[in-house]
Amino acid sequence: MPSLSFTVSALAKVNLYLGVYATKDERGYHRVDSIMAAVGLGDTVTIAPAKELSVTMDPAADFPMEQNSAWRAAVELGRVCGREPLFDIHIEKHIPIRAGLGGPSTDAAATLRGLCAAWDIDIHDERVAAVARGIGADVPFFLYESPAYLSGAGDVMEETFDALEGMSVALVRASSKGVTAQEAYRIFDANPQPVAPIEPMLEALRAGDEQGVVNALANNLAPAAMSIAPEIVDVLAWMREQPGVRVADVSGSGSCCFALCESKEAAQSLASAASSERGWWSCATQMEKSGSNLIDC
Ligand SMILES: C[C@@](CO)(OP(=O)(O)O)[C@H](O)COP(=O)(O)OP(=O)(O)OC[C@H]1O[C@@H](n2ccc(N)nc2=O)[C@H](O)[C@@H]1O
Ligand SMILES: Nc1ncnc2c1ncn2[C@@H]1O[C@H](COP(=O)(O)OP(=O)(O)O)[C@@H](O)[C@H]1O
Repeated sequence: MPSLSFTVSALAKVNLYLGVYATKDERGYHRVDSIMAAVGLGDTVTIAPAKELSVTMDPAADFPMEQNSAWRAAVELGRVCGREPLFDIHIEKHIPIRAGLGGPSTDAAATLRGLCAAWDIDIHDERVAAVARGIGADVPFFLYESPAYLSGAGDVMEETFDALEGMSVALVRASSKGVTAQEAYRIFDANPQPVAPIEPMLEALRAGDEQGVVNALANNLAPAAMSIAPEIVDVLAWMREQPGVRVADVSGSGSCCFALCESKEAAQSLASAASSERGWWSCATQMEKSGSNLIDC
């Protein structure tokens, strides 16, 4: 039995740029250019040696643990590395689901990070990247620095950027049901949307130009998310009117929306007004340098 326990922070993401194409790969996954940024809201994943593999969540999951992204990541990494994943994996959930914030993906990435530490495997080993991609399109992002540009199905690392750390962000989510990525892509197929040029966002990030990032924010999956969860339209209109908001959009497939704010105070007042005046889930946070980090071992 391995001897060490690991605690890993599993942060959420927002999509600063999402460009979905109608073309698909052999798995049926859309070609996607995605620029994601990690934010401070996160789950905590604790990995402790055990006689057999188990995954628990707090609050408890309403689905079998074998379907948990963390379980799938542990089993698959064990398989490709010839190891038995004998661990209790416990996830303290804070990231809302069906929100476009990458909750299941970051939990899987944090599990991979913890197991790599336990088994002394380089997190950037090709086998780990392949496992990550097999668990979900967003999982690879959480193994690298943030922000990052990924191509392919949104799972092939192209470039990371040294920018935006500490930038204030407010998250607001109205829907209790939310939107799954699968539903959003299905609606997109029925009515594909044009892709915004990616170069302005890449240039802004390379230059560390915050206003350029604000100007280049884009997401052509947002109309699909809005048709599934129409309350997003109301949330976005409200957010864009709030003081100190530089820009607001849907994160990925939604239903969570995010605002890039002028200050920490602006993000905090937006989040408290969203909850107190509108009864919406909200969170004031900031951009972080990486989506998953070992915090204790
Ligand atoms: C839309 C995005 C934007 O970052 O995520 P969310 O906003 O939902 O978090 C991603 O493309 C989602 O990533 P992720 O949620 O990891 O996707 P997966 O679990 O691999 O796939 C869920 C479903 O989405 C569809 N899918 C996903 C990625 C892609 N490039 N094309 C697709 O068509 C597939 O139908 C798949 O069955
Ligand atoms: N670790 C996990 N945390 C939350 N949900 C998970 C996890 N693993 C698997 N799931 C499943 O993923 C579903 C949410 O998927 P999805 O809508 O794609 O995520 P999101 O939009 O929040 O990134 C949940 O309803 C649940 O069934």
